[in-house]
Amino acid sequence: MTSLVQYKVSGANCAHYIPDFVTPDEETYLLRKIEESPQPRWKKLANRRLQIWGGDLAQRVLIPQPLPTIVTTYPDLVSRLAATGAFAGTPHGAPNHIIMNEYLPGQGIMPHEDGPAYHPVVATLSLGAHTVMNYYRYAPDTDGVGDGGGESGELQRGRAIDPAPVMSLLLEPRSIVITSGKLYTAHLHGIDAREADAFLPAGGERSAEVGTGEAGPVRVANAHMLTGAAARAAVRDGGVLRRGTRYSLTCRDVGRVSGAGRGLGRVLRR
Ligand SMILES: O=C(O)CCC(=O)C(=O)O
Ligand SMILES: [Fe+2]
Repeated sequence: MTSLVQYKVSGANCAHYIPDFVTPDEETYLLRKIEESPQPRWKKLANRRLQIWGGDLAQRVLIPQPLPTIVTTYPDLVSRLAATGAFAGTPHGAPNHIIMNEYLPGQGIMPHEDGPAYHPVVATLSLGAHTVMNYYRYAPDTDGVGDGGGESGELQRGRAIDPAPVMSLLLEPRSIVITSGKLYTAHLHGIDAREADAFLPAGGERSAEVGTGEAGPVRVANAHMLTGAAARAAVRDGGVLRRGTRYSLTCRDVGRVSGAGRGLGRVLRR
């Protein structure tokens, strides 16, 4: 893949959507390997399970572990991602850390930022089922203090979030969404905890409840980029897609890696 330009979501500078990034056979294989993974690999959160691949983060520094062969060898996701150019400006030119999330129908993730440990690019592979990702902005300041909270973390503490998403994307299974720049550093992203997603018909009027943050049908910014028949029909006709179990591989580059270069230093000192 030579250029990301053709995958740019129109109207969004910092979002690219690539459908069919892995083949159905690769998806089946990845799902089988994930489902076979031993219980202790899973971290259980209140409303979701996840696995961390590539090592743990301590004080924003990666204590590295090898990535599993299901992302380095077959399929060769890491090099495929590097070849998109999405990581060309990151410290290692490729992701070195992957959080793999599992969502059952009805599960989601609250609006959050991914924070400063990572270079501000994330590529997310969806497997098994679709979801709708919403992007949010912070509410304009009302306290007159400016946005001095400054330090970006999981959430800029105390800042209110505008409940109306600035953008929603339908993420099909096997697709990749890449977000970067301001969408990474100044916005939040989240997935509503729901069992089905309803869509506004293409070209239709915006219904009154859209924009209030209530759970009305959404219009997705990547409608014209979808490849699945059911997804295309749902966004064209204003239909509903029921969710299945979805796995997401969120691939990022941690700039600071503990022990990096030490091995080489030892060799050179001999
Ligand atoms: O599942 C997703 O697509 C998003 C997950 C996410 O935002 C995260 O792990 O930080
Ligand atoms: Fe995230």
